[in-house]
Amino acid sequence: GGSGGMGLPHLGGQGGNGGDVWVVAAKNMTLKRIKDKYPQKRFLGGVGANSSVRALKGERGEDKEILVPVGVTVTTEGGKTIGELNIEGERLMVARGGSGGSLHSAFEPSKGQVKHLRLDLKLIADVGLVGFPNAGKSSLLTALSNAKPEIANYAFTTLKPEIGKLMYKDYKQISVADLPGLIEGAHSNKGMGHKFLKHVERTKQLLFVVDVCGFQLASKTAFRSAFDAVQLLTKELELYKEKLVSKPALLVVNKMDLPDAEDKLAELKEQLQNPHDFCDRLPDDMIPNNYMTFRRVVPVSASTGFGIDHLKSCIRESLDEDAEMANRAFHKERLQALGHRLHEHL
Ligand SMILES: Nc1nc2c(ncn2[C@@H]2O[C@H](COP(=O)(O)OP(=O)(O)OP(=O)(O)O)[C@@H](O)[C@H]2O)c(=O)[nH]1
Ligand SMILES: [Mg+2]
Repeated sequence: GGSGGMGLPHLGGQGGNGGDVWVVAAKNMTLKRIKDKYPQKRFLGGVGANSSVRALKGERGEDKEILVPVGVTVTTEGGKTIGELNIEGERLMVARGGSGGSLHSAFEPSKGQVKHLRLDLKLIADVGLVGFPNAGKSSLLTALSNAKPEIANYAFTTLKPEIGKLMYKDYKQISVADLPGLIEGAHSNKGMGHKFLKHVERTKQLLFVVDVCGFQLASKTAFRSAFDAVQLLTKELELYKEKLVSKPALLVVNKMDLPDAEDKLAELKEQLQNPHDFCDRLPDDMIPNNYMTFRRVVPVSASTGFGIDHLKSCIRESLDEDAEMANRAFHKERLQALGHRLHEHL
């Protein structure tokens, strides 16, 4: 915590106030880095300084800053929101330093505030669309929701995340983020690179979107199949952060209105059964260590609307499934804690 203002012993007057504790949104911070950076875990408001007899004012204690990632919500232990930090450099005062000694306090300084805080990194959306440029992510979001993202027949139409809301008959809403197209080398910050992958981190689940006919990154590069697209996307996520690959995911196979789509879909499904046997067309360093497992493979056409309602239900089911699991885990923990306490009483 902030150190107390320097008092002037023997002289008197007003002691300086202790420093305050601030939470500050900073670039390049992650929740994980907070633990490394502040191993002490406790931040106290500074203690006020002693007073002195003459009307001299002690210096104010230095403020303390806890750096956190942009997008953090600060709450009390009880769950009351203290504030949100949404822009780099935004600051939130979380604990006041004590006030210095003065005539009113019989020259006794007071201690700084002690607060227990929770930091939660906000999700940008429940589901994030992941795919190469032109796979039809934005078209899909338009077909699924009320969002109106820009759609065009050129790569990198989408430059920043656009959130669409899926509405359900029982008023449940699910937010889906349309993200910029991923490219080979995104993990090393090519294209939209890290900016994009950072957003992927902040969704509960992933929706891989591939063009059933495959894709071509640029006119001079090889034409790749939908299966290759899945593996390359997986590899990019993996290279950025291994953990991303373990997020629950659905695979959307788009553009089912194109010729031969059914055959290509059948081929893709077969390849996904034994991915290892079909990775030989990929450069070695582009084969993922772990293959993505999809809860569902859903064929759709964003253009004609084919499969869109079904996809909407699949997304809902998948999220409900996780919510149910989290709920059960929470109750189990509560029951166990209760059991322990009972045990202590007996
Ligand atoms: N035939 C067909 N074309 C589609 C379908 N969905 C999208 N497209 C076309 O594919 C092109 C790319 O669509 P977008 O939705 O902009 O693709 P995106 O994945 O958002 O692309 P980026 O934002 O550049 O990453 C557009 O010309 C769409 O009209 C589909 O289901 N069938
Ligand atoms: Mg787009």
